[in-house]
Amino acid sequence: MAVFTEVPEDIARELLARLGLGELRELRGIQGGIENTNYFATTEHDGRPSHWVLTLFERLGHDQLPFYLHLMKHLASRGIPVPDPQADRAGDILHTVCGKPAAVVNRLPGHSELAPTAAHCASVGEMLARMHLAARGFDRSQPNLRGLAWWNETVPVVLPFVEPAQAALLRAELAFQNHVAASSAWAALPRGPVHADLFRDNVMFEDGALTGFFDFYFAGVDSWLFDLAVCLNDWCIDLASGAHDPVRFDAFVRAYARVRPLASAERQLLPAMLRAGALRFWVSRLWDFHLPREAALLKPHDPAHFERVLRGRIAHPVSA
Ligand SMILES: Nc1ncnc2c1ncn2[C@@H]1O[C@H](COP(=O)(O)OP(=O)(O)OP(=O)(O)O)[C@@H](O)[C@H]1O
Ligand SMILES: N[C@@H](CCO)C(=O)O
Repeated sequence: MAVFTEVPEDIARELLARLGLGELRELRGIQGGIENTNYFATTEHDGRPSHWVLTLFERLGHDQLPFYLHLMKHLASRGIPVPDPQADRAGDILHTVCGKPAAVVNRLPGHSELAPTAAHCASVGEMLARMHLAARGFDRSQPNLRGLAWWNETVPVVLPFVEPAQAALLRAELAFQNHVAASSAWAALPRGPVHADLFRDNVMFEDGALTGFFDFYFAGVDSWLFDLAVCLNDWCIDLASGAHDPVRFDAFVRAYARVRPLASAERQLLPAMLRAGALRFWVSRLWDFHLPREAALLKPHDPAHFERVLRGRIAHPVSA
């Protein structure tokens, strides 16, 4: 369940009115999600209903949130279908509700496509490239807080909890990724703000058409190739085995590259970056599983899934 903080209706009504979004007609807690409190809100404005999502941030604070919310606003203003944080009269998009940082964004229509076809993958690939290009002029910067520095910090913390063969793989892969990060090809990778967590459950479709990306709360500045690799590791594999799916993979990469052709350093490093993407989520899932923070809020995902994906990408490297 994902209402960790109950929001009284009169508090939500006052906020939505203050943002100029109309009169609250319905407020309903959202069951999905494990990080934040989310409500769907419907308001009526000039006789017409509009649909919003009210989020109370349970983990993130005022330090990191402006980067995520302003990035969403920047992308939305450039025609990328992402939730657009709503401002008050003073222009603020980060609010406070029940003592927690909060935002109100437009509700994207549709639903997640948890069994994507090649056509869905092509739509996500195309929009991912458009999003990377649209984020170029964004004037705030925050590193990917789940990037290489975090893996170096966190791998030693999770090692005591895993089997010897897993510990050997974690150490070897971390050494490999540090080696890659010292290469001239890595330094040549184009960078910018990236989503960094664009899994199947963070994209909406309606009648087969992509209606938006959401959940930007792991976004940060990193290589565009890392973002692509994170997507390919989720959208273009068989979830049960972790095996690469060449048809969905080709559809995703071709659609991405039609909008933004891959540089030669990116083609060269894609196999290594697919391993990096798998390592990132194996480590974070191990960390959530063995060292739960605020345990009541977290239902950790299965770490073994990304161990399988990593072993698969090492045994069978995939190129674009
Ligand atoms: N802007 C939006 N438009 C439509 N639905 C949304 C929007 N934001 C969130 N949702 C719905 O709320 C659910 C929970 O949101 P989200 O995935 O962001 O949860 P979370 O707890 O913040 O993060 P996590 O995915 O890490 O568990 C989503 O699965 C989606 O159904
Ligand atoms: N996408 C992440 C969860 C955090 O959003 C995972 O599958 O581990």
